[in-house]
Amino acid sequence: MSTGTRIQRITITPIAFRDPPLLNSAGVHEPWALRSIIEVVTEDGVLGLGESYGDTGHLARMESVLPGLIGLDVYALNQIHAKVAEALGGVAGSDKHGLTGDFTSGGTVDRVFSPFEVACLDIQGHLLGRPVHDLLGGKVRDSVPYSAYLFYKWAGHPGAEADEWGEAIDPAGMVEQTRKMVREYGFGSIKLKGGVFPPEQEIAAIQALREAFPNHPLRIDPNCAWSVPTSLRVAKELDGVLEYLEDPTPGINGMSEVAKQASMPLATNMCVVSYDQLPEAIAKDAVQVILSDHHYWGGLTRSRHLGVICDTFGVGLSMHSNSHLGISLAAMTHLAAATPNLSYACDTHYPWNAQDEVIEPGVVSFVDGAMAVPTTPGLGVTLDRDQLARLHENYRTCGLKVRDDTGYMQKFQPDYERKRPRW
Ligand SMILES: O=C([O-])C(=O)C[C@H](O)[C@@H](O)C(=O)[O-]
Ligand SMILES: [Mg+2]
Repeated sequence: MSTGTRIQRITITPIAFRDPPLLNSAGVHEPWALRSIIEVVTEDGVLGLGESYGDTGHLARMESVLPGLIGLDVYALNQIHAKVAEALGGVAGSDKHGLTGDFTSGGTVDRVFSPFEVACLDIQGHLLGRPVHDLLGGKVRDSVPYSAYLFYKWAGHPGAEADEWGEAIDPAGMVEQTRKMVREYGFGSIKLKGGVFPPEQEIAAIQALREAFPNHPLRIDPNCAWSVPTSLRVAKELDGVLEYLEDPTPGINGMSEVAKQASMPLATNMCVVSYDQLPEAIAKDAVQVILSDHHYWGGLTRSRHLGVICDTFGVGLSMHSNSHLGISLAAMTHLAAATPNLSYACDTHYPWNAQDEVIEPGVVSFVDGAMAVPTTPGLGVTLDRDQLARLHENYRTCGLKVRDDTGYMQKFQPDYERKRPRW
């Protein structure tokens, strides 16, 4: 084996990019979203890229595994995973917002391993002259459909001017937001981030969307804001309207109770977010669609395995997204292209953050709501170093180190409490 394929250097650069005041069941997005860009360089000087979360705890966990990764071969993904697990020593991480469920120790390993794996696959692709999807079994589609990801939102951050999206706090505002997103990106499916207003108002928003967009599949995701009885009431009212209902209520047992009576499939990126949660969820038929996300399912190769597990047990597969930039979007697109049973349009926050892209233009574009699968070697993206420096400077000066949607909401509504369920 050529020694030139061993890892010589890894750099983790925390960044911050602008984020609108998007509302969710935890509070409201702060003016800056935190993220990190991972660069892995081999002894032969080949560069691979990854993108991950930017909270302090996650950054520290990623930094803590670096010494064990230097000198490993970029093809030795199993060894890299084992080294990450060894360095983390069974710790289970956490985050403040809880929007992607509780971390297990296995899930923590997968979250830390993920960006290094993506960067190693990027390098492998460059070395072999093949796109990453070829390393995942080959693409089964040439473009990957994404869904419009709607948020209730304020017109602008308090004290700042309104942003280009304006306010959306009622059904009319939501329809207007959707029209803009569908006009600009061509999305053919729609997801509403709910859990913000009482369920009746969110049911009315879905009904207004159904009327305005009669042919678009619809989903709503209240991030566990509803009790089991409330979830069942909403499910009944939206019978025949939703393609799936995402995380109406907390926990595998609660979801299982709702699933027994709801007419539509239940989806999750909260109660099943790591492999050790799959057996119980499948045994209890708690979820019918799992939202994969390579950032916490252990990178692209392991997420492909998740696809096979879902296929085996007859569980549907969709894809989740947090605030992200183009390296993640490219990785998501390669994965989705090489996952035959990914049969729903994937989530993406991209329209909310596209203005602060960290890669050079040309790769990311949406035609009819879908992104063309990159065909050049590796992920097919090139880092814009000037932009990376700007986004890192944002990180240094923005004053945020941890995503805290609840704390930010409390600045404006001091009596705000995060409750799951709330209704
Ligand atoms: O599908 C989801 O639950 C998410 O995308 C979680 C996210 O963190 C989203 O709710 C957000 O950013 O507000
Ligand atoms: Mg969700």
